[in-house]
Amino acid sequence: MNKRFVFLLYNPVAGNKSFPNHLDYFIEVFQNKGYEVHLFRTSSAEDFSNVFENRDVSIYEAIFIAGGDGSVNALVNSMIKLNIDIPLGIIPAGTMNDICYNIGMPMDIRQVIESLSVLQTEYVDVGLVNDQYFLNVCGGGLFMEISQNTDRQLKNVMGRVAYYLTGIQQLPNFKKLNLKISTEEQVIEDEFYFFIVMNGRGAGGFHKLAPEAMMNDGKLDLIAIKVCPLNELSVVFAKILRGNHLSYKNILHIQSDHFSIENMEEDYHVITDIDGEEGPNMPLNLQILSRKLKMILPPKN
Ligand SMILES: Nc1ncnc2c1ncn2[C@@H]1O[C@H](COP(=O)(O)OP(=O)(O)OP(=O)(O)O)[C@@H](O)[C@H]1O
Repeated sequence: MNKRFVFLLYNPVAGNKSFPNHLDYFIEVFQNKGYEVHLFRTSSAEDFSNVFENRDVSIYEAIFIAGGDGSVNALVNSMIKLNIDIPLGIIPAGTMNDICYNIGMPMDIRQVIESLSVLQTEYVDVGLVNDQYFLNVCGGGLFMEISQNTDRQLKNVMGRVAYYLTGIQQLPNFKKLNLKISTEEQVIEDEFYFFIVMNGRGAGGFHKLAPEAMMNDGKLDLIAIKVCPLNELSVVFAKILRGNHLSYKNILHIQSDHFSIENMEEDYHVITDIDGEEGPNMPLNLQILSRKLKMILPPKN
């Protein structure tokens, strides 16, 4: 009988660093299903692209990544750039794991491993911003600074609370963004606190940020918070938590397959973020690539 292979990359320092404790279970589950597991332990950002050098990936029936959204993003970028069309399964081993949450993955690692072993696949959309791919979100402004400035040590110890603590510290320094947002249908110029362009439904632990978004609808959802008195922001965030913010006066919500976003204030550098990692410089040209990536999703009952 021919040998069957799967490939697992894992980021040993993602989240609370506990994934290495689950390696043996992963190997057990897949070996019991007749697969030989090839392993790769990442040690730096470069590894996500170097890993495929001199490796015949065509032997793998699936590629798995255990890590946070940053690891998933790095791997998706390298797989698409190298035209690797092999099903990708994600194990939520990071701090936030928004991507796994959006696709309905359980958060218990053993359950995830069992559900991934069914190898149920579906094509999902991927976002492209300038020359970088994203699976979940691209954004700019306050919250993007938080996700990048939150210390890894703090994240590992405190998990998602660390993001919120960092956010509260930064609130008094809120910098307004003067943006020009264009789609084929409209051009809007206004002042915003931040913007996000979503492929998935939730980010930063806010699970209903883009309640209408689906990862296979061929569209991106842009959500931006317009400048308003600071006391009104608490109303905005309460609505975002409940997922009923889309039609609120201080929110701009547009669905489209293309966006361009320009920073109209030359002297100010807008920090952008894709899937929790540093994004490209403004201006941003965003588009959705419909059903670009074959993902392993939790089996439907
Ligand atoms: N062995 C390693 N040691 C240190 N850093 C690593 C290692 N392997 C990968 N990385 C780095 O980890 C980063 C990605 O972390 P990832 O997003 O997966 O986890 P996280 O930050 O804990 O989770 P989240 O994104 O959910 O907050 C990448 O920037 C990558 O360079």
